[in-house]
Amino acid sequence: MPHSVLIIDDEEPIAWALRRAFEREGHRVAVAATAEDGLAKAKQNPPDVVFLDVRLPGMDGLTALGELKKRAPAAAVVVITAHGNLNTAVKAVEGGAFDYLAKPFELAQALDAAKRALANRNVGADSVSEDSGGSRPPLAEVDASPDAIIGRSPAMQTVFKRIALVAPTTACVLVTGESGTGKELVARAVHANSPRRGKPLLVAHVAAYNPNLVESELFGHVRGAFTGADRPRDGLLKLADGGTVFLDELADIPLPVQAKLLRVLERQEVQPVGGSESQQVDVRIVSATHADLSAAVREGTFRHDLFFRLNVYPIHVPPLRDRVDDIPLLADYFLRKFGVANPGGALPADTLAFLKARPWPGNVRELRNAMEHAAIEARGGPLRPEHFPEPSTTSGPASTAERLRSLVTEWVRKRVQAFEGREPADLHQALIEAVEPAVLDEVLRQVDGNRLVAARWLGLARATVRKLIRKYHPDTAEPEGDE
Ligand SMILES: Nc1ncnc2c1ncn2[C@@H]1O[C@H](COP(=O)(O)OP(=O)(O)OP(=O)(O)O)[C@@H](O)[C@H]1O
Repeated sequence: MPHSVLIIDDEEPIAWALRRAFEREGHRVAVAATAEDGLAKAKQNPPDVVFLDVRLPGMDGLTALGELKKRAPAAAVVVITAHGNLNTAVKAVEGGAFDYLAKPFELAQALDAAKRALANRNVGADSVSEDSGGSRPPLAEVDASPDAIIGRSPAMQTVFKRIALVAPTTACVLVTGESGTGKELVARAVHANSPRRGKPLLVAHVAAYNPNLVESELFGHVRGAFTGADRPRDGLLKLADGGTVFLDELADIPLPVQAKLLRVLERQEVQPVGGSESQQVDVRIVSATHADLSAAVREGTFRHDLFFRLNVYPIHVPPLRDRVDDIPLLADYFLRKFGVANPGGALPADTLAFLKARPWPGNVRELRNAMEHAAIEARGGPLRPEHFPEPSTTSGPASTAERLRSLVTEWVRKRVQAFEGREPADLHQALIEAVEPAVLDEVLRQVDGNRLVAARWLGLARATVRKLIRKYHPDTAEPEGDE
């Protein structure tokens, strides 16, 4: 069915491409290069869908959004922007925009947005925004806050849009992404842009807690619940009543605690350790993980029912390598944050090229630390590539051993949890069987399958190597004469 589409954008090539795409789909299209002209056209001919650019000569797009909603209340508005930040996305959602597209976008994305908009007309901002708009207190200028999320790349625009859409609701959010990508900042932004912003946001760094005390940290305890509990104490979930709890490193939550957490989500009540009575709480949970939680669910170390409860609305924060265009902006931001006078204003072009080309395994956190390091080395002069530390590495011999040890510790903890209070059995044998194939296979690979040499490298008898190969690779043919 043909619909009427209004495009308000002063960038001719974009308006032209959109017009052509929608006309091909059989829709009626009107184009305006200013908000004022767009509003007049909307009044004359109320559109079904409007594509509205934010940056326009004269009245800006976000102001026009409010006017449009008055003049053509049934129209679904898709806001488009090239340099939006979180504030733009939040304002677009608050103003009742149906969707938010970051330039440059593919035409297919625009067509898809229009299709969804038409299907959802009169539904409101989006299916996730339960109670957006209305009489909410004004927002702080997000970029000026210490928790500003810097970035203009399309990848970050998607993050902003998702924060803006979910913030006004009470939905649980799961933030995923590598370490140092800014997951905690995203969690803070969800809270700061939600109606709960006047209430506490409490952070539970689960990995840092003593495993025996995680439960009491989250749920509190009654007097005498355990040795040393000489006074009753509220847990984080109670202390954050009315607000938000940020659960960092979700994958580290022990299984028995996961069961209790599920109850909080299902019944909105907490039961302190050692207590028999439950207390009502109203908390929103935003959690984060850099681990593959679906794999943890498959392995049985994370409850699938809890995973689905917490993952109502996922936000993935991309690694810095997928948004290198944000590096100059971030570098500049950190220098200003550290109060470093940057002689000559912008960073030298060769330094910027160097920063964009080198790896950042520790993501934004590593960039932040590197900027601080370089500013000290440059001693007030321009920052040059030689002032920056080497990229962080986890492949040195010492750190590999350290990583292995900590992985083994994690492995043992999870195995023990999987026994859910029963006495674990055969842990040593299970560990050997988990690692032995890796040792065997890599040595065999390096010696081109020569079992005699492999036995020497491994410090094992040849017959033992043969036995191990049979055990882990029962389908491998025995080489001739190897009996
Ligand atoms: N887009 C960004 N803009 C400004 N600062 C950022 C951004 N992303 C990350 N940072 C900064 O980088 C550091 C790491 O961010 P954060 O702690 O949010 O990462 P994380 O993903 O939660 O890390 P981890 O998984 O290790 O806990 C913080 O100092 C944060 O302020």
